[in-house]
Amino acid sequence: MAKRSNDPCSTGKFSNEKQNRQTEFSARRQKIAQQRKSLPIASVEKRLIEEVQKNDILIIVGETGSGKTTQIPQFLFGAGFCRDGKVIGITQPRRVAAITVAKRVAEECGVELGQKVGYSVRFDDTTSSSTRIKYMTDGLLLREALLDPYLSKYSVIIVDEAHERTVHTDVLLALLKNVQSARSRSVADDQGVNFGKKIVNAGMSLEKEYGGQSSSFLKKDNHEKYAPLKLIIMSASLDAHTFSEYFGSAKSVHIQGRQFPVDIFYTCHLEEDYLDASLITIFQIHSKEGPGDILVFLTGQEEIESVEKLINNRLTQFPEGSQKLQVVPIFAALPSEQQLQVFAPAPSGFRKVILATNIAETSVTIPGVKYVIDPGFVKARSYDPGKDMESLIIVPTSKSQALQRSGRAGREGPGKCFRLYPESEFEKLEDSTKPEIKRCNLSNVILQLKALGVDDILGFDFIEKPSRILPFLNKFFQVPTNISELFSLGALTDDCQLSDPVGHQMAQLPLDPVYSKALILASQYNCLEDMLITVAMLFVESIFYAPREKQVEARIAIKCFSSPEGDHITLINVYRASNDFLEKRSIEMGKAKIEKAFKKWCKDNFISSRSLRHARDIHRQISVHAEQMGLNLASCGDDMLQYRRCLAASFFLNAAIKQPEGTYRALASGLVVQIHPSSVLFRQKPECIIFNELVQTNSKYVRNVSRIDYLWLTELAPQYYAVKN
Ligand SMILES: Nc1ncnc2c1ncn2[C@@H]1O[C@H](COP(=O)(O)OP(=O)(O)OP(=O)(O)O)[C@@H](O)[C@H]1O
Repeated sequence: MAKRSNDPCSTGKFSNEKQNRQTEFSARRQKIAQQRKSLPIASVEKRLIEEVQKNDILIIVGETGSGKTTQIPQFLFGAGFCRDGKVIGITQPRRVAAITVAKRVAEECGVELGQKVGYSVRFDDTTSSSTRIKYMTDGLLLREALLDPYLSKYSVIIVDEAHERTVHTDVLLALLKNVQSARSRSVADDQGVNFGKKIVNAGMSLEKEYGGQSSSFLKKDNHEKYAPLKLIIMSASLDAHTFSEYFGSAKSVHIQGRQFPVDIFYTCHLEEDYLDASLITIFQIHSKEGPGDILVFLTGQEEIESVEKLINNRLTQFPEGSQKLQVVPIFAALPSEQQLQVFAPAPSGFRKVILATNIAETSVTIPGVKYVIDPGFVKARSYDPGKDMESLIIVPTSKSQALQRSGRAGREGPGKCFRLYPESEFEKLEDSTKPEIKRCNLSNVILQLKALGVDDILGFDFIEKPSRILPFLNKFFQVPTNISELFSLGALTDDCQLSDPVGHQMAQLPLDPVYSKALILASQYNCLEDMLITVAMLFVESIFYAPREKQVEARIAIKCFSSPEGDHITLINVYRASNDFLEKRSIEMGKAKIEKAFKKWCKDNFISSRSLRHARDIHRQISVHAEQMGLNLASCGDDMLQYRRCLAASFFLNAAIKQPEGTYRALASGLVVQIHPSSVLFRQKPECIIFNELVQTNSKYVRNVSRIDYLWLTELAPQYYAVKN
């Protein structure tokens, strides 16, 4: 009896709490059901299903917030498209969208994430054998195609936000077109996917994947596997005509209406400093407008962090309580769990200001956002094939991006969007963003296509031929010995096939080819642990953080980690020191305290705790991959000679030799470059270096630089330098 009365489960307090929770839960479910019913798309459910049933390819265009991403998969599920265990796949250009939309749809369906509804993004898969509605990144579906060329588990694939025209989306569209016709044909006449050769995944051939049979096994057996595939191409601001033509005059349907209006405001004049204008607008909204969170679109981590600081500085100048603003950043180089913090509600009485890059531009709904501030710029990839130089440049957004951004307001009620440029400027913007495939280095795409078994890349059915594919392919075919990156890295054989095992292994790693190759080599050089750290640290924007007013202190602090051999070992030193710190503290304190202490340690050492956390996260993820591939996870410890030789063997394409006047000549491109002032080798100027990044400001600078012996180049990369000499 005594035990019973002490049992919290039997107390009135507990049952009240439980009851309250249940009431809250059913109120939320009712609200969600109501919201779903009032979406513009709800009234056309039946028609949409009929169109999908009638057409193998359907193009759906609808306003932002009309309900395409969250509702259409649920409609299709209800209409029986997941019968026989089939899956509806929905691709998104960005992982944050795939994750948050999947969570929302799981909630709408009243199921646990990973059951009926799940998501799968690079290194994070919540799906299970019961998942029927699967959100994922377009890159992930491409990787799935390596293992299952017919994408046989899918009955419908929806390519969402196709207007973004990322490289992955463009490659995926061509691939899906091919898979769809192969699946239809396979039912009729037993033909296979028309890619050319047998498809092999990183040393693990399909024979293995499909139980000892070759891919031709797919052609003959089990027709159910190739039941026709439905394709839906979807966007708010899509050039439906281009897509329809590409898919042989495919049917397109337009969903009219949006749930809530968004008022658009323009400035009277062009703003000279859009960061300053953003800051003023944030405080204007905060003081003059009603409740609602603010979403500000900036171009990158640096801008976001500087605006974050400016807001916080300003808040400290005002009396406590009158300026209740909570600032939360979101950008790609932020660890996943920190990115997701923008979706949590602000503390009671606070207004949230979300400082975001374009990763919050499409598909996502950030609850509470009512105001959007759009300065009208974005950081975009740009590639100069002549100089083989890829850079990120800040450019004006397109009209369609501006519409997407304004669409982030008005998702839960009427909203407002403040464009920080005059209306006349809006009219001058390009209608849509130039496809990424026309402005990026194509080595990665070619590697992926090769891995998918595409022999004829020139003849590959891209929606728009990459304008630069010709120079790329000319490099391959006219001078196949040593110029192209993929040949030089040994990923392709002389007859343009993926090499075995290196090319296949490289295609399996979700990294740029040069970094994949570095990991594979490091496995042979017994320094993979160290190279994994290097690749993870190079992935994030900047590890060291030196405020303008504390440059001297920062330089002294950074010196503790500096290696005379260069930035790569310096980065490893930082990483190892953070390991030591965390290991020691985890014995002494709990999780929350460690986090606080870690932040302080970073601050004291002028390290960006965000970047370091992100690097640690990436390190964990790629280590899993390396382990699964059976690479040799050894560390060279303190003997860094082997590691530096591995750096030279990996990044030989980025080697440079000192010139008499102190500049460097990059050996591959012939460009004259200088060591960036942020490098630990800025003053030392060694004879021969390798670098990882070329940055163009007023001069050409190289960053992430290490000293090497130039004799290593001919010894370790004879395929390149022996011929060159
Ligand atoms: N995580 C969420 N929290 C609250 N409401 C949400 C959430 N996700 C979606 N919604 C609601 O569902 C509506 C439809 O969202 P959905 O993403 O399906 O629209 P969409 O037509 O695909 O828009 P977009 O083209 O902008 O992605 C939103 O406007 C919002 O009201």
